[in-house]
Amino acid sequence: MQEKGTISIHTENIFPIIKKFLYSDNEIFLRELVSNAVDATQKIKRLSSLGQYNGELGELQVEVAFDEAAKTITISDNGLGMTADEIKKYINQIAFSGATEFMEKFKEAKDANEIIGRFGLGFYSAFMVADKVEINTLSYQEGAEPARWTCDGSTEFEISEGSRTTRGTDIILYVNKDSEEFVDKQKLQGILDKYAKFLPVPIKFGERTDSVPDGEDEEGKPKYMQVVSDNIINETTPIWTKSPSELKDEDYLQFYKELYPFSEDPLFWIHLNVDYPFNLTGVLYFPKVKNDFDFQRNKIKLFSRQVFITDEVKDIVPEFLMLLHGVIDSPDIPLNVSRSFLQADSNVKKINTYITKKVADKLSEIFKADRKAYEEKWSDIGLFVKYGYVSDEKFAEKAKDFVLLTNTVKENYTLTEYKEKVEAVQTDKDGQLVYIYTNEPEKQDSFIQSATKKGYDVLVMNSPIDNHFVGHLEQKLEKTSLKRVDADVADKLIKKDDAPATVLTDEQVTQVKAVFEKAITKPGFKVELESLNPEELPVTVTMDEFMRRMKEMAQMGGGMGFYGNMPDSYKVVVNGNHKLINRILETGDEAAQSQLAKQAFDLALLSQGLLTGAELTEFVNRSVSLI
Ligand SMILES: Nc1ncnc2c1ncn2[C@@H]1O[C@H](COP(=O)(O)OP(=O)(O)OP(=O)(O)O)[C@@H](O)[C@H]1O
Repeated sequence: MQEKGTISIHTENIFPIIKKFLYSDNEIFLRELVSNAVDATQKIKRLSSLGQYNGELGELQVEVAFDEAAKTITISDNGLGMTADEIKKYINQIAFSGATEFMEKFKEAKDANEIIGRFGLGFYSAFMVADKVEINTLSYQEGAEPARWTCDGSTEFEISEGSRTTRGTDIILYVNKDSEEFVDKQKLQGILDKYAKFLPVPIKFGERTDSVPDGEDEEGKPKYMQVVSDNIINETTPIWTKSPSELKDEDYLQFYKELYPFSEDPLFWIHLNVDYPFNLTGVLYFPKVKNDFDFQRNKIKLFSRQVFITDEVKDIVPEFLMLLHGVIDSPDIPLNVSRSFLQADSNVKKINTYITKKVADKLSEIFKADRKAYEEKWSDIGLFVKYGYVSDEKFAEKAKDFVLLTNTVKENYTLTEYKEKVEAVQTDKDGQLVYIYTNEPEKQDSFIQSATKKGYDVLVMNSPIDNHFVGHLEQKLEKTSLKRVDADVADKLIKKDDAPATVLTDEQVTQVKAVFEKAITKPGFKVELESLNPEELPVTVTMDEFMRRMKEMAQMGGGMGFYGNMPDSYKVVVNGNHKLINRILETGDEAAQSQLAKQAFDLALLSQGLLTGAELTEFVNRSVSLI
């Protein structure tokens, strides 16, 4: 049997194109060939179970080997093999029906994945690294003759008699000069670890030597012996292929350790398992995260029938869950198409929705079953939940029942609970609820204390997402606004009718205001006299909530450029009812008045960490002279 022919591609020569355009990703040739080999073993198993093959199945296995001297890499399987006719059918008349279509499309393709899968070119990816490829195969069919196919990367191929005596296929790559790096143990091991670690059939790659205990020597010391065995690089039944009922917590934790050897134990996990309307299995872990937003991304691995595809799961996993870890395996995700196509794919959308729902259900379940455990995890999961709450409507709908608000004394409340807690005290004269929060409890301590003294509760909002979270709460909660604790003096944070009456006459107000305006020369500070509780500080420096938020948005590039360009402006609230004001009025001496005003102002700045440099020195000197 000897035959020559032309591979039916209607273009001159496709291989230079494959090589040129797919260069960056060329390691995937191994993924493609090993997957084909695995498929071949799965097919024979199936034929056997259907009674269409009655021979011995044997131990199904795939082997990857290399020969440094000959510069070859061989992928062998004991799958179903091919007859010469099948080679002609499956290999020569390349699976992609329209080579013309390919020629048009490859121009837009950005990476090898896109071309290879889309056009059924898996086998041909071999030519990314090889000058010549040989197939040596024997079909399972009774009376089949072994066949050999060779092709040197032109459109010419040759079929002759093969040499295999047992069922299966060897694919031999004669590696080209530019790709010799692949004929290397470390390199191949690395690629196999990446793509083939969880394939369903054992993949052998060379041998391994282990030291195993072998009794004791004459002196009673333990003896070891060297045992050589096949080096099987994969785990054929990773946990996501099993049923949750077969698994214990330890199994999930151990698998996590295997995937992320240097990470702390995860908080909890979700086992995904659906087969309708799409097929998806997987395990998602909630890692311990605090503030490292980007650092933890791209930790979810995407598989298709246990073949690793990518760790870029954007679009498949909702944005706010990108911080999760774990694996997703779905044959229904179109893995080899461009991003824009992926976004529009209806399966991808359904998968996205499903994952969101599963995560919300899990959180709700833990919350209901064990509130205490949930609260303990809140500092880690709060970030996800809030992120989801602000970015995903469907999730927010469920999360409204288990998103927690934490106050300065570390109590946690659900949204409903919190409303009930503060409603009586923190409703203003117009019936608007006012939630008070701090983003820097240390720095805003004096404000927090003043607010607490008035019976107000102060929430802590100091995670990176809280800026958005605060905005969203205001949108979602009825008749509720949020104010940062330093947005105003405590008496004015929540406008009530019972403001203390002023003890000063109009004339005195003008007089005191003039003293302060003269004493405070710092730009951007505007003096205002207010009648506050005599217990409150004589002077408080505040920044308006609205103004501050606009500036913060401008800083984050939120399009509030106008506010961003405005200088910082603060309000200097002078408490007209404080006894210091009496002293100022009683002192006729202008210098003494100015000194008192300055001192009170500096104290206000000091309590907010706004007093620095020369101003701080001046304050210290003045204080010394006063004592
Ligand atoms: N090791 C093998 N044993 C038996 N048949 C094989 C083997 N490798 C390839 N084939 C046959 O050649 C065909 C073409 O393989 P190729 O990898 O190009 O495309 P595919 O596997 O159909 O699609 P994909 O692009 O997803 O890999 C396969 O469908 C299969 O019938």
